[in-house]
Amino acid sequence: MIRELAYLGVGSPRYEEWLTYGTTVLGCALAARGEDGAVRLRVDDAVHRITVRPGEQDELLYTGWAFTSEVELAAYVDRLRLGGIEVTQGTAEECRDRGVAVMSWVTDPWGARLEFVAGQHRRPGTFWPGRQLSGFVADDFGLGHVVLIVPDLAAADAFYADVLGFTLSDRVDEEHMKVRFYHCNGRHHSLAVAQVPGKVGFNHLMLEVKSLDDVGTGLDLARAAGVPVLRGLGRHTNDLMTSFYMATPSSFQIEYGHGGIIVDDLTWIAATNDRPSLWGHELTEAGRATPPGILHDVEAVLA
Ligand SMILES: Cc1ccc(O)c(O)c1CC[C@@H]1C(=O)CC[C@]2(C)C(=O)CC[C@@H]12
Ligand SMILES: [Fe+2]
Repeated sequence: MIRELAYLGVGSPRYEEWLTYGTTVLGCALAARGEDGAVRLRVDDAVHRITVRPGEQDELLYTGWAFTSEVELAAYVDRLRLGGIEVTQGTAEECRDRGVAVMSWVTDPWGARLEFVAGQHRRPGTFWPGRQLSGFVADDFGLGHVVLIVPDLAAADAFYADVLGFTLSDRVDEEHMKVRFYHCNGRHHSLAVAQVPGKVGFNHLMLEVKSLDDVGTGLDLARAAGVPVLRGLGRHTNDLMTSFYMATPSSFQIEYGHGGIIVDDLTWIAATNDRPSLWGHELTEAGRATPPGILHDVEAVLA
């Protein structure tokens, strides 16, 4: 089974801004640049977990999902193929680029690429944050979480839960906001899908830091750097995380938070929440003026 969100790759014309944004605001460390000039960021001892490549437009290129071993990965790929899913093996060059031993990939019903990997490269004891920061909650919990925008929540659930095996954590079911949250380790969610009829996209990447002061400092630094804050500080109903949302140079958002709960499959029951937050997370003026991430029309994507 999938065990963690290992990495994320996006393309963006403003990729070089991540050199300063990624370090001085987010507190990530820089890794060696990619062969194409890509900016690569670290949040723990993994060689890199965020890659922002040069590109004509802001685009989600891939998410990487790690297994405990290549044996587990091979068994999973066999099962997907038996179920009629097309799975492509990654090339040696792709594996080198991603910093993994092995990789296979699929696309979701709307073309988002998911890479399944084992043997991510690590350099124990070498992570130092890019600014004063107590650190990221990552390692075996993975990079954080990603929230995808899908046109049809039921179809997304059929793919992500029934086919890929993500475990439902809970749902937010409101008239204007329908979201499903999934886990693959103790982190409350590593993936969520939010329904926006007619649209496909990538809303945010969540990074969890080790102290509430890191979140507050991040908020100060974002404001000082002129980074638009899109939703103010708040606390989520489901994972109890205290966080805020900010813009990035690349259209998607970063949720920057602390204090998310850890779920245990032996006792966890998937509930439905009728609101997203206990308090806060108020949309700012900048948030109202900003589209919710990298968005495409579903007709254009499937054409
Ligand atoms: C509700 C919730 C729980 C846990 C999270 O980590 C989390 O990001 C969210 C927020 C989901 C978020 C929202 O509340 C407003 C509408 C949003 C922005 C979307 O359009 C996609 C994600 C949605
Ligand atoms: Fe989130």
